[in-house]
Amino acid sequence: MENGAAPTAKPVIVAIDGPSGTGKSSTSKAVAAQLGLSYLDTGAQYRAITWWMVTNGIDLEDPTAIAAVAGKPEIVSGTDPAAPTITVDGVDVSGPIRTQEVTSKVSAVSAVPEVRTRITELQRSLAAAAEHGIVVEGRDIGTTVLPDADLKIFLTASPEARAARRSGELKGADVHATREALIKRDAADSSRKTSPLAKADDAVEVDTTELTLAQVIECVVTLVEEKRAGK
Ligand SMILES: Nc1ncnc2c1ncn2[C@@H]1O[C@H](COP(=O)(O)OP(=O)(O)O)[C@@H](O)[C@H]1O
Ligand SMILES: Nc1ccn([C@@H]2O[C@H](COP(=O)(O)OP(=O)(O)O)[C@@H](O)[C@H]2O)c(=O)n1
Repeated sequence: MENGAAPTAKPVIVAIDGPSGTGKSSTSKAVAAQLGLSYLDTGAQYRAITWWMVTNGIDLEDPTAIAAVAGKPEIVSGTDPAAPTITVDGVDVSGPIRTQEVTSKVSAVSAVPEVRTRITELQRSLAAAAEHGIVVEGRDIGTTVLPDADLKIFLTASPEARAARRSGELKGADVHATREALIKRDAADSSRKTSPLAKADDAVEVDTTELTLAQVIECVVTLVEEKRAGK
């Protein structure tokens, strides 16, 4: 190699999908940080468009009303895994998109095809722009958004483990109610017509129920390194 320059690795695209509370965000952020890749939380984008619809009084029972305004809000995601950001029309919405209200309404908004087309375009352009590659997490990344990803992971965990993790985050939340809400959202996300939550045929499934977060991160980092080494 000339001048001792480091070899330039081809950008690597990693898709991580799975239901809520399986560890997608924590794992993806850590893997991206460890490997010097960008990071995209696609759930945050669907939450952001939902927040905008709620704030603007759109009737979320009416898919036609949602479709009519799907192109209006400008959603911008910052892809640094150390400090991911999300804005809508220039407003930082990283806090407001995590409210109970947005969480309970996001599945209805994300089921609308016009919303998905819009957000999928954003996701593909962010992935294409990532200089060293990107870890993208969501529900349909391996199946629809980036079907040619270099590595696809599908994370799972028992509903009990997922509810315990989520209610640990939401201080004081009842585990039973959290479990019911998770199951309801997964069912809506898995049964919608357009681009449902699904494991791609070529995804590696990792059941995280009995694994620590550190073990899941190590497992995914190893899989990415093996891919890069052409194994
Ligand atoms: N393997 C694991 N064991 C224990 N807790 C975990 C594990 N993976 C993630 N968590 C925790 O569970 C919560 C939900 O994880 P998160 O990454 O947000 O899941 P998702 O993005 O799939 O909804 C977080 O508080 C996270 O720290
Ligand atoms: N690629 C994606 C990502 C999220 N979503 C939607 O966005 C919602 C919120 O995603 P999220 O990843 O923030 O959810 P949590 O698992 O973090 O609670 C999901 O319940 C889906 O309705 C989607 O439809 N497609």
